[in-house]
Amino acid sequence: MIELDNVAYSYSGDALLTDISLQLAPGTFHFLTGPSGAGKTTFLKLCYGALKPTGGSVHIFGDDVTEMDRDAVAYMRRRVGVVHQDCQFLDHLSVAENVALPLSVSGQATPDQAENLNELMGWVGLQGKFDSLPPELSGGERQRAALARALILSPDVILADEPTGNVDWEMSQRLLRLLIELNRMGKTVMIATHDLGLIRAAKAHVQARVLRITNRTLQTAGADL
Ligand SMILES: Nc1ncnc2c1ncn2[C@@H]1O[C@H](COP(=O)(O)OP(=O)(O)OP(=O)(O)O)[C@@H](O)[C@H]1O
Repeated sequence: MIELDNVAYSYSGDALLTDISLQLAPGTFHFLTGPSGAGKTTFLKLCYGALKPTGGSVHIFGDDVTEMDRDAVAYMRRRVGVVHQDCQFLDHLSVAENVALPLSVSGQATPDQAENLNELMGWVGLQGKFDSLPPELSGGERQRAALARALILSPDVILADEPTGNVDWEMSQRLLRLLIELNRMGKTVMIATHDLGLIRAAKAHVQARVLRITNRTLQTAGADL
């Protein structure tokens, strides 16, 4: 689905990531960890084509990201749902409008989507927050709304950047359960997180590969994690 071959990335000449090769196969579950500033967000951006590699190649659903035209990028983005670290809501729109935004942006808004939106809002436990504004949500509610927005176009892959940042343990477990459920539905999931407790908790329920960015490259973390 997503394939990185010998990828390097630098923002301004200094290498941040080097020698990264990885295949994200359908239905797999990955964690991505590493110290703050190691390049986890950068890595995720490379996986959904928001950044182009400065070395090596990235293929998403078989297409080389450096050769995709605008239509190919738009199609690819519909199949990859991203939960951003800072949620990135439009504060003047309601929670439901924010969650539904990718539908209108992608030109896929249809009357029967309202039913899907209802179902999705219920699934993440936000059925009572349809008309709330984002600043009125708690941290956990924001994270669940961000997850719902990433899912509204039924992507095949979900890339989640610190989806449990700023929430308590119980809420992080609830979010984790949602992501595990999505994986059981066949979706490929990658979660970037600092939270080693979350990774340990997940391993009891899902076969997850744990990757760590160390010394600018990607390594498989030991079983002791
Ligand atoms: N647009 C940018 N321009 C220049 N440098 C950047 C840019 N974005 C990120 N960086 C730098 O790249 C490095 C890696 O950032 P990144 O956000 O990928 O790390 P991270 O592992 O996700 O960090 P954290 O865990 O703190 O979120 C940091 O030193 C950051 O300052």
